[in-house]
Parts: sequence; C-alpha cells; structure tokens
Amino acid sequence: MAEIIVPILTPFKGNKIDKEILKEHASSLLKAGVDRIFVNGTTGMGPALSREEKETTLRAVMEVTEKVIFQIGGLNMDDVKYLAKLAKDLSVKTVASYAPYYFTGLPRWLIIKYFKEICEIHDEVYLYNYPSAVGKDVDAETVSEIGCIKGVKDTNDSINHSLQYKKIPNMKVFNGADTLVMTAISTGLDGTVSAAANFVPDVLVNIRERVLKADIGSAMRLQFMVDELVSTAKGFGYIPSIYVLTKELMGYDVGEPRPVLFPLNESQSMELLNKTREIFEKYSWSKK
Ligand SMILES: O=C(O)C(=O)C[C@H](O)[C@H](O)COP(=O)(O)O
Repeated sequence: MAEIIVPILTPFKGNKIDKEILKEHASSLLKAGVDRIFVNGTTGMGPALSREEKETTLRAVMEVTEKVIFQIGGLNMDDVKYLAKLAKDLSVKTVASYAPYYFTGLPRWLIIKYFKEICEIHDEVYLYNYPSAVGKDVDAETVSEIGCIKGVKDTNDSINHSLQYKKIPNMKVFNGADTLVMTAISTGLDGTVSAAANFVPDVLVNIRERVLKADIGSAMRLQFMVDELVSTAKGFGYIPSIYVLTKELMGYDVGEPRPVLFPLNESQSMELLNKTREIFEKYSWSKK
C-alpha cells in the first residue's frame, strides 16, 4: 500500500526546539494513520538547523517511533558524515539528503561523489530531490549513476518526472507535492511525502482509502480541497501557516517556526483560519 510520509514540522519555543511537543506531534500523526516521519525536511526547517539540532530532533522522534527517515543534508561534509554515522549507530533505517544547494553549476561528478560518500557510511540512502529549492535536478539518470540510492523523494509538479525513477530496479519513489497526493498514490509510486500531513493527516488517509476503493471521484474532490487549503496557506507563507493550521486542526500547541521564517501575527492567523473554515464548509468536510 502506498505510504503517507509526513515531513514533520520542528516546534520551536523561544527559538529552541521543544522536544516534548515534537514527540506528541509525531505520536499523534502516527495514530492518525501516517506511516513514516521525515525528520529535518523542508517543513522541518532542515536547512535552518545546526548539526546538534538535527540530532536533537532525530533522538526525540526516535523515542516515539523507529518509522523515521532522517534528513542529513548540508553544506559541511563533515557534519553530513557525522549525521550519517549517528544514524547508523542509532539503527535509523533510512537517511535522506538533498543535493548541495546554493552553489550553482555543480558538475555531475561532484553530486555523485556527495551521495557516494554518504552511502559509504549508511546502507539505506534516499535522495530528496527538490530542484526548485536546491537549484539542480538530480534526475533518474544521475541516480542510476550514483548507484547506491535506495529511494527518492521527488518534490516536483511533474508526476512523470517522479515515475522515471521507478524505471530503476527496486527503487522506492515518493512525490513531495501536496497537490499530487492522490496521483502519487494512484499511479504506482510508493507514496507521498506531504507537508499537509502535519495538519490534515485524516484527509490524506481518506484520499488513500478512496483510491484503494477505486472511488476516484471522491478522492479527487478531497485532493481539490487539499489544494485549496495549501494554496491559501501559501498566500500567508506556507511553513509559518502550517504551525497555525496544525494547532487549530490537530488541537494542540506546536510552538512556532524559527525566524527567518517569522510566525504569523494574530490577524494573519485569524484570516488564515477563517479562510480555512470556509474551504472545509465548501467541501462539507468535518473531522471525524
Ligand atoms: O517539507 C518537506 O520536506 C517535503 O517533503 C514536502 C515538500 O518538499 C515541501 O512541502 C515543499 O513543497 P512545495 O511547497 O510544493 O515546494
């Protein structure tokens, strides 16, 4: 069955990671039907975390579950290798990394070397491919050349782009776009990695159930609702909005994002929540 993987938000209180909130949120999402927790992804503000903070989030989530993908990418290879070794020592099943970002024009050999060095330390490495953020597309041909990648999370609006990785034998492939949850589940990918799973895990689980029952029409309607929720949230700033939506919809405090991703102010939060309620009413959706 296609997996629903959540790139879990990182809860901050006073700019410090709140481990207890993170554990509660991870536990609550698993209870809601999420299959694995992706730690230190984009939604988790991975690039804004120090090496020590990436270790903190991992250890906290590992107290709740072993169903973890540990994102270790960064621009200091010593830190990346330290985190890969930590994952091995803690028996973390899967690590993931985006390609080196910000530095443009990196040649193919350098990208390949980056991932091969991680594979020398850990035996289950996923590529987190996010071309619009990283500035380079680590495509299926490059993944084949790297030779040791076991899975790909492809944040891409093109499902065809994600499907190309499936031509590599035994490759696990997930799509990371919130707008392609239903498509990822129904086109033979291995699942979705959806930031929206932080605040509407029940909806994503419902989409999967309806696809499995071949009730594509109603699955599509739920997908359109998710599209509107996400598009509305992006209007205020997606990641800061996720904290507001998660608190409201999951019913517990999840702290705040870390500046530079400044939290929404009171009036922005109210406006977002009012628009969100209107969308739920439009689709006659109510939490069970
Ligand atoms: O957060 C993560 O680590 C994810 O895997 C999910 C997506 O990569 C991000 O939500 C970015 O998606 P966009 O906002 O559509 O660019």
